[in-house]
Amino acid sequence: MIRFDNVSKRYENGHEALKQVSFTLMPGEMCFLTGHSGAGKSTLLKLIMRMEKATQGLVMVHDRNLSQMADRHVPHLRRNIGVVFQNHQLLFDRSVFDNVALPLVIEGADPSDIARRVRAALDKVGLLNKEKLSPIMLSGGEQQRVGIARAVVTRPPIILADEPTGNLDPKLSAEVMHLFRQFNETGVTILIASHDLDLVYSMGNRVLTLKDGFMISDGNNAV
Ligand SMILES: Nc1ncnc2c1ncn2[C@@H]1O[C@H](COP(=O)(O)OP(=O)(O)OP(=O)(O)O)[C@@H](O)[C@H]1O
Repeated sequence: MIRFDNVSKRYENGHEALKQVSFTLMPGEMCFLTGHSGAGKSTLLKLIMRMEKATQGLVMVHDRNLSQMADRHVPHLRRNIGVVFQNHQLLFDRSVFDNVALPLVIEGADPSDIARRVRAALDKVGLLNKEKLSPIMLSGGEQQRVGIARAVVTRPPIILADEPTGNLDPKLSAEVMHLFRQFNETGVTILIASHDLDLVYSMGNRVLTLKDGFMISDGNNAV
């Protein structure tokens, strides 16, 4: 479960990026986060990963209060959260396989386990036949799917995505969203920040809307 209770975030320059935000995401829920550029979407995701700390209020992830979490527990929190970015942040001097394997290598997983789990993740995103290629040889949509495979390879119970379809055309964007839906159907909690309102509302999930740091709506209807 992810719970924000009256959360505000003020950056060191004084800018208040989130203002008294409250919501609860139940385990297994899929939800979108939308709002204008600068509304606070990335800040909200960063608070869930403890990349930033709330200035006020309570951020709870899996019953842990992130404001009180000691720094040494943060890596464990992050292992439970798969993250997908717009620009994939893939390593172009490594193969697709190696890119997806990276979180498992960092975790110190057994090599035979790594191979099995990387192939399972690549299979889920339909890229099993491209494991030896460099990501640079793949299309934008395929690169994004490598990024998703890397996010799910550790089987995290939570996936956060920040504008995961930002560089993709509408057809590829819909494909990526349906991939997230498939992961959600296996019980993964998913929160996707996107400013693509047509795509967001076409999915029929809950939508949280931020405006100037305030949460101005929480529901299934366009505002
Ligand atoms: N480290 C920081 N220090 C100061 N201000 C910041 C910092 N990070 C973000 N901001 C400001 O906080 C506000 C919210 O930023 P945030 O990145 O959360 O918005 P966003 O909704 O994700 O925007 P976009 O859709 O453009 O990515 C913006 O005004 C931004 O300039």
